[in-house]
Amino acid sequence: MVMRPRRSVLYLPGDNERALEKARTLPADAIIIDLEDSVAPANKERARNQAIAAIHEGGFGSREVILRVNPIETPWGMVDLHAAIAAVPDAILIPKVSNSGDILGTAKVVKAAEADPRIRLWAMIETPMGIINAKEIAACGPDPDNRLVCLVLGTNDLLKESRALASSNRFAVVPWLAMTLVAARAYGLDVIDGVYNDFKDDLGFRAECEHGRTLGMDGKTLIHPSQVVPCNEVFSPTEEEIAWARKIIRAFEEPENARKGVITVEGRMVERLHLVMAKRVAAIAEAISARSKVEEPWF
Ligand SMILES: CC(C)(COP(=O)(O)OP(=O)(O)OC[C@H]1O[C@@H](n2cnc3c(N)ncnc32)[C@H](O)[C@@H]1OP(=O)(O)O)[C@@H](O)C(=O)NCCC(=O)NCCSC(=O)C[C@H](O)C(=O)O
Ligand SMILES: [Mg+2]
Repeated sequence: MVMRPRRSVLYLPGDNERALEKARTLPADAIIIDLEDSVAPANKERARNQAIAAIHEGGFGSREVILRVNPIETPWGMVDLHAAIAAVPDAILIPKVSNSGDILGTAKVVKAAEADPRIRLWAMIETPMGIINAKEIAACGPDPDNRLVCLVLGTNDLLKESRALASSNRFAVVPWLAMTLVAARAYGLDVIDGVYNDFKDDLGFRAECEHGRTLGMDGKTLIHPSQVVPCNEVFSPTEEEIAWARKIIRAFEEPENARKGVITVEGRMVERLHLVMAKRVAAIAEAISARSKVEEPWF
């Protein structure tokens, strides 16, 4: 099983040259170069040109590089999309996806442009309609023509649109996170939690990472370099989890357990569904460790 860790996914504004440079040195699993809400209208064109130049230049190592375009219906959306297709990032992130038509429409443009087959689509779930339609959006995933592999929560926009209040226990946000998460999992997609705006509040940030991990998120979107390392820590399997996973794998490899559906490991009932979970933990731990040992010593 080959895993792609998506623990830390760092946004940076496409018109911020220094941030683009710095992103090449940060231990984030992925970066999202933003052309949408963090870029003022007057800077949209400059941001696009700068982002495209940075993708062509490369130097991002094993980090996934994602370009967030403006919504298609804006004056910049279609130009962004064609520029993204030509630049071949790992993925194009579509903001404010409200229904499956938003994915199918984008996939149609991507197909008509005969885009590089490596380009994937990611979708932002950040409107009330996006939450209501999370299932039909995620259902676009299994068709390879749609290229959809990941959903990203936009909790700032959701709070804005719903008029709910942000709170440390994320009382208002949890149902949206859970609905998006089950929709993503039902169709085999990854799902990434929203951002934590108060980037100087280390404790609050860590607590929110732990909250997201408990809900089942694959990782968290970030806005500042200081958030990358703690986020990687929280979303990595712990030594204890890895050791337990390996015990389960070894136990099922014993000849006497080959035909058993359920066994006991250290006094606990373990079924084959736990073996599937254990293999996933082991695979993600291996992917993280391979990254830190071989490819990029800063991970
Ligand atoms: C939030 C910031 C505006 C803060 O910027 P600043 O005050 O410049 O931060 P620092 O001085 O502490 O920065 C220290 C150094 O780190 C670099 N830096 C800062 N941010 C980033 C970054 N995101 N990526 C890479 N590098 C970064 C600075 O250049 C400094 O470098 P150095 O010169 O070496 O000291 C800023 O952090 C920022 O712009 N963050 C990203 C904002 C963004 O992209 N927002 C869009 C996504 S959020 C969203 O919309 C989610 C969703 O859609 C929703 O609805 O919820
Ligand atoms: Mg948003």
